[in-house]
Amino acid sequence: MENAQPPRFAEGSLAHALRDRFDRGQRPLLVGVAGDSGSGKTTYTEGIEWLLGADLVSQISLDGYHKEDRATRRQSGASPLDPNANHLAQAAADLAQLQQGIAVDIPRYDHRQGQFLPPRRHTPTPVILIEGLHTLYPEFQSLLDFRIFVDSDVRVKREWKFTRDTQERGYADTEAESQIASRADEFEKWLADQQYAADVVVRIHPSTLGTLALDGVEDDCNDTCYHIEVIVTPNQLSQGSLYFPVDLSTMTRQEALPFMLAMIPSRFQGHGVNVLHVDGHMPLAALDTLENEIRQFIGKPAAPATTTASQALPPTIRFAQMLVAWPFLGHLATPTNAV
Ligand SMILES: Nc1ncnc2c1ncn2[C@@H]1O[C@H](COP(=O)(O)OP(=O)(O)OP(=O)(O)O)[C@@H](O)[C@H]1O
Ligand SMILES: O=C(CO)[C@H](O)[C@H](O)COP(=O)(O)O
Repeated sequence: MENAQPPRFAEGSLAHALRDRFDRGQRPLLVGVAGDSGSGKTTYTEGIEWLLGADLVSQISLDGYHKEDRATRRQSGASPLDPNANHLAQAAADLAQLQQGIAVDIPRYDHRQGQFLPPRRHTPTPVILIEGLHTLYPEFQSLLDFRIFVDSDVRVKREWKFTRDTQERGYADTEAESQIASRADEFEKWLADQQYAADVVVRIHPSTLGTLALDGVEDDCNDTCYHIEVIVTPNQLSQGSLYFPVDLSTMTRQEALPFMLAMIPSRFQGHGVNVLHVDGHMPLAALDTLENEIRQFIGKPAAPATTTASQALPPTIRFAQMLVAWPFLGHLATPTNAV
């Protein structure tokens, strides 16, 4: 007699419900993540992958749907930000197949070489994250269950994109500089409006904590910290508490590090939103508690004490990942929604 496999997720949990509905033939849930190149799309959605795990989540990049590779673009002068420089209709058709639970050959682009790779067969998982420059364009809207837009301040984007493109993508400094310059207007023209179709907008600015300091700034943390805004539409989910415990005694110690957490109810495009602001050095112990509370909500065991790739990230990024993942998990757990 075969050994019965233990259930992968706690009965009655969100992870169990996600796996179970998928195993019973329900369609995968598609999450769209849009934003400029180098804005942090991958970084800020990795929390969803880390929390739910590879058994529940897979990821697709729409960069494979560019019409031209890097060398061809250098000749033609076309920009990948131009929707017409991409096979968006083909991408929408492929995503529609995946949404039906059908495996699809997804075209791929290798940024290290600036060339296309052979397509790879993508077998649907319960949740599929789709990242790209145009993911929230109208052709994808009806396919998406949740939409995230990542919008980095030009100064932040410049620093991240320049470093990444020169160190990892083989660009010379001058070409990286000129691309960043020419893309500023293209972002406004072709990409920025997608934020108005998003369920969550993440904005990243240089740290603003220095502006709150009195006469002299001890540690304005400008080089290492970012001011992150997460704009979410409030939900009606009735759920248990999520704790983010902060030890007040650390705030009066000499070695105290600057940090700020605020929630500002606001209006965005004519509707009420909650805007969470995070800046500075997040207390690590509080972050660990928050992550484990979210994992418990999902129905996954507490994170192992060993350092995972995600846990090696700066605490503010980990905290932002949780703030991006949480509205999506809340959306899934709302009875009127998919799970
Ligand atoms: N909070 C952060 N602090 C420091 N570096 C960051 C942060 N967020 C992202 N980065 C860096 O910025 C670069 C771009 O981030 P990421 O790859 O997430 O962007 P992307 O929008 O997915 O880019 P692309 O679409 O061009 O692949 C990466 O090298 C990443 O390590
Ligand atoms: O906008 C981008 C998304 O990352 C890239 O510039 C685009 O995908 C082309 O890639 P590369 O610059 O590596 O040829």
